[in-house]
Amino acid sequence: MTEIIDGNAVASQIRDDLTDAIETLADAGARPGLATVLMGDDPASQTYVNMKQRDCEEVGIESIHVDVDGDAPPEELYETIADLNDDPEVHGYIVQAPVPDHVDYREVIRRVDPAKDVDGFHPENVGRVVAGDARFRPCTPHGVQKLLESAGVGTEGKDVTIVGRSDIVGKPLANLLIQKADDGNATVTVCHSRTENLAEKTRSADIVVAAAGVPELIDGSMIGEGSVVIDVGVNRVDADTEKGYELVGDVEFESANEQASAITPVPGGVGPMTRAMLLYNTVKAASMQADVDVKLP
Ligand SMILES: Nc1nc2c(c(=O)[nH]1)N[C@@H](CN(C=O)c1ccc(C(=O)N[C@@H](CCC(=O)O)C(=O)O)cc1)CN2
Repeated sequence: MTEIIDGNAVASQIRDDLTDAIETLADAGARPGLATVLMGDDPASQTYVNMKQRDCEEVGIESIHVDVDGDAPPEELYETIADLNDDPEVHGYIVQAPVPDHVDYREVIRRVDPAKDVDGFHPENVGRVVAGDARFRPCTPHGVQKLLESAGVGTEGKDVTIVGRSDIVGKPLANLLIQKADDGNATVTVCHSRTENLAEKTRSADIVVAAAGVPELIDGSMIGEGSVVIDVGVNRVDADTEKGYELVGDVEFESANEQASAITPVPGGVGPMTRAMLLYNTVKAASMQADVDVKLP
């Protein structure tokens, strides 16, 4: 029978496992603090930052939120970033993506203090991941690694096909999975919109990670029997529901489920893990800035 990998349960365990470290830091006068910055009014982004704030409250991390008008010039966002870089109570912060079209997200990220870059997007932190010396693993890729570990799925020597080459998921996950490490040592194929014979590359994989942002791109015919399927997609598609949409992954769940030995659902798979690993990075940032050793899960 196919195992459904429960991201909500694994994320909840990680939050529990972080509470000792948070108390230790608070006792040392360094209660971890996370800020979220949202420019514009993208509804999905609003949902995610609200959830991130709520997660902080649950575990005892201080949280602040800054809204920046979606029509404001980029300089207004840069000022917010400079303030957060200088604020000693903010150990980490994120600028929710996407930002409006007139703002260059790469320039935004370059302005974030790398020591507070709990998304792990700053070029210095990206370089450290590539070099095998990560300060902050980006949240979604790290969450995928934790989900595989929770399901007892090792990556050593496995063929992993990642569908999607984004800076947030595909590229950093590939870099993490090829590292000489217990949760790495995989042989990784990264597919994208120009890939030929995509189905061949997914079907031959031991582990398929779907992170293309295309609803139900991968169906059961593209999944090899017994493989593990991790669905990173969280797509809002119009539907006759109370909210006017439903959440759909990049994987067509029913048919993929018939083929896979283990699979993540949407919602309740990778999404909650992205948020849990953000808390993890915030605690790590506070521990490094306060120079207080803590045990991380
Ligand atoms: N600065 C960042 N921006 C974005 C990131 C990121 O890691 N850093 N990743 C994505 C969105 N994302 C994080 O912010 C994210 C996506 C999904 C979820 C989540 O909890 N999903 C739930 C369903 C939530 C819902 O009801 O809509 C689930 O899958 O169960 C959290 C965070 C892009 N931007």
